[in-house]
Amino acid sequence: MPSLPPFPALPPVPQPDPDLAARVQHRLNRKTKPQGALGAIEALALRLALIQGHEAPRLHAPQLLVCAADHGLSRQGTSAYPREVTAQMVANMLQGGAAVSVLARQHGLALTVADCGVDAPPHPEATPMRVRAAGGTDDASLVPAMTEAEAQACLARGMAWLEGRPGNALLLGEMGIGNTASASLLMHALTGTPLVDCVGRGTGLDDAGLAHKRAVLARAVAANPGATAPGASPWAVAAAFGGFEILTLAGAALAAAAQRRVIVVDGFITTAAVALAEALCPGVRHACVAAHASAEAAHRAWLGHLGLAPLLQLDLRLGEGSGAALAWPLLPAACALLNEMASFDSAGVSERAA
Ligand SMILES: Cc1cc2ncn([C@H]3O[C@H](COP(=O)(O)O)[C@@H](O)[C@H]3O)c2cc1C
Ligand SMILES: O=C(O)c1cccnc1
Repeated sequence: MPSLPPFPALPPVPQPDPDLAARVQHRLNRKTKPQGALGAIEALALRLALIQGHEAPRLHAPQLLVCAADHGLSRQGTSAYPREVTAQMVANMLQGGAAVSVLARQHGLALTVADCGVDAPPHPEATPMRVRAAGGTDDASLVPAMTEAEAQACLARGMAWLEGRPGNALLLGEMGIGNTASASLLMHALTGTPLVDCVGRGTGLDDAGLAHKRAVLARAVAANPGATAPGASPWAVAAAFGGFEILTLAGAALAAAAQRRVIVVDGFITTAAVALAEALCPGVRHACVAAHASAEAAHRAWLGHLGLAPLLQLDLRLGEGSGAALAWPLLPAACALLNEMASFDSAGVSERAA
């Protein structure tokens, strides 16, 4: 294996400013509407202001990063679909025919499809971000998915990718057959939730398929005892249960949080990426907006662990960043409402009867 560059220092992540929160909440309360009547959109506007550290948040040039990679675990039949779909969907995304391609076009999101370890010859139009020349991760039911040096290299590539990118919003997406299995293992290791409760049907396993997936993942936990030991380092967890695409997204999320960019989390797998980034750099979660609660069984609980409330509930279970793209228009809407709505004073509207 070629030697990998040293890992850059983890950047400091800003924490929300309580004085700013109080000022923005007061402004929201003075808008011409019954108090709280814009519901979750008010909480979203407040969150965006806190992320940007500014009373009047504005969004521009949103970037949608779809990271793709293959998983050794998928050789154990943890997915309803075959492994080669990863590479085929990368091609489909680049041709403009995937759900995420359609939604990115519709909402003006700059789409990058990155090859972080797809088990096929590189697609000429995919952004090359592999840490291994060929193949996906190793089979985590037998050995760690990758080395800690590889895990660090993925993070570093994700961080470097964001450097110098325009805009102040990052939407996360992924493609990788078998990656719900990897995300379930990460959830178990990072939250301590019993493994069975972390595992769902992914692309649509039937009951027998789900039971098999649980058995394979129990073997993965047994094969990587260091990753679930008390006080295990996030790097050990990342290397054991991996996902080159998940770790690259974690790096991009970490850099985004440090740069006060908004992170739009998609489904279960991108939640794994931000959870790992949070484990490495506490505070990343404050830069996140959860687009939706996926139909993948454990997703809502994991968002709860991170203190994130999903904006939408549409029974999506696609990934790719499709849910992030669908939720995106709510973010500029929340900014516009905070910035442009009149107040009771400025519009001369009578207030609530005492
Ligand atoms: C055609 C197709 C397109 C997809 N786009 C996203 N995924 C989603 O399904 C995969 C995760 O589910 P599992 O762990 O069960 O394999 C990931 O690739 C995810 O992005 C797709 C899956 C398929 C089959
Ligand atoms: O929630 C997700 O992101 C998800 C769920 C099932 C399959 N692929 C992705």
